[in-house]
Amino acid sequence: MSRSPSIPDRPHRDIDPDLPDDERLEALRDHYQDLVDVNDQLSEQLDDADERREQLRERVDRIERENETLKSSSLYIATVEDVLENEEVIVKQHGNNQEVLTDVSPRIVEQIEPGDRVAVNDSFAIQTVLNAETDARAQSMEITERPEVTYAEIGGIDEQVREVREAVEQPLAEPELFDEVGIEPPSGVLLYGPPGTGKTMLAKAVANETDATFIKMAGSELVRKFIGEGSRLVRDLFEMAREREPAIIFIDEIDAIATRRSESKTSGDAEVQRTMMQLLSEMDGFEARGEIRIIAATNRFDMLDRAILRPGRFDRLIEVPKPDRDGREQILEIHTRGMNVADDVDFAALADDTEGYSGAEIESLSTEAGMFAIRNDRNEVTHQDFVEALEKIEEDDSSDVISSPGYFYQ
Ligand SMILES: Nc1ncnc2c1ncn2[C@@H]1O[C@H](COP(=O)(O)OP(=O)(O)OP(=O)(O)O)[C@@H](O)[C@H]1O
Repeated sequence: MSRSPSIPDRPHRDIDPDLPDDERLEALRDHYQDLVDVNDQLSEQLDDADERREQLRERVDRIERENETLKSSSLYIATVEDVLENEEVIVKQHGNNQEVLTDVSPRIVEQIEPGDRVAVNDSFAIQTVLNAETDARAQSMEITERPEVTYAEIGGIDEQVREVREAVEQPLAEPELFDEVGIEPPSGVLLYGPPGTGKTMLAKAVANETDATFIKMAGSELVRKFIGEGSRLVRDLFEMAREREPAIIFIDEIDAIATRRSESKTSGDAEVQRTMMQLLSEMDGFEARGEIRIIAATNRFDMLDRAILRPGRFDRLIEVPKPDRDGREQILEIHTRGMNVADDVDFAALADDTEGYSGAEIESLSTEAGMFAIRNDRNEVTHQDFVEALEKIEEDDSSDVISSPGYFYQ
């Protein structure tokens, strides 16, 4: 089959009208034969063209099917670190921060620059450059394949660790226990308490222990400006979890979408309400003994809409308080494990002096003490460094009460 057949010229024959009849008849016969030949050639070309059209149609169908498969398989989000020559690109995957060198098609290479966010497939080939909207959605979630935090790094809240393990870890690790006894595990777990007490750490440690993907979204991210965006993000969140189960969904600042309804109903309130309804309907829709567990956290328990605490929703409440004296000592020890601490450091005394401190504040205290050692040209942190760090923090706090992290909860 010729791909670009040339169209035969139209036969032309000048027939002299003065020719004798028999010669003119002969010439006309020849002309007729030329026309028949051209007609045959054209029919043949038409058949070839039909055949080619059929082949092209099949190819289009195949490409369309491939395209659909590509679109339906899940893609990962990555950031372009560097664009090299030979159409090679270094990307860093979100969540696990893995850096990879990958090829990219010439069609896409012209569109990308370092810093752009892209969607990559299982073999890290860049599929698309994300536009601003998809980008915002992807960025609002933090996804970690298996967080590194372990229970051993959490101090002073042993009882809460035990309760979380029972309510979240056990249904994931030993679902048959619940089957045998014939009870449903809690649907959702709500951790409440002051900021910086280890709520996020707890959720991450469960994901680590159960080898689950940790998917975090802040409630404030769900309160979007545009109608429908919040509920769409909630749908995305659960979809992401279904794609990666076992998974722990962690919604921080749940109060942002689940505050008690105010008297005045503005359109903004209605939108927040819709987002919360979407969350509740997603929770109703999943299997309590399944592979997805949901944990939420809040510093503003008093403000919560009680509707979210009904059975089948966030029906296990765990208070995570500030650590007591022994807890503070434990946390101090945890956060100084990797530090070069002098023998004179008296953790028990420091625990006495840090009444009211959260775990996060104790962590800052340790870092601050380390800074004092560096300032004094030492590589060992002494008790005096901790004392000076404490004084500095107290001074900073008294001049900045409103922004102190514990403000709302006190
Ligand atoms: N109980 C704890 N044991 C050890 N470290 C802690 C503890 N609580 C907090 N920290 C330290 O403080 C940091 C912040 O804690 P985390 O994010 O878990 O607090 P949170 O309760 O989720 O706070 P927020 O309500 O502000 O989100 C942790 O990364 C950890 O270093």
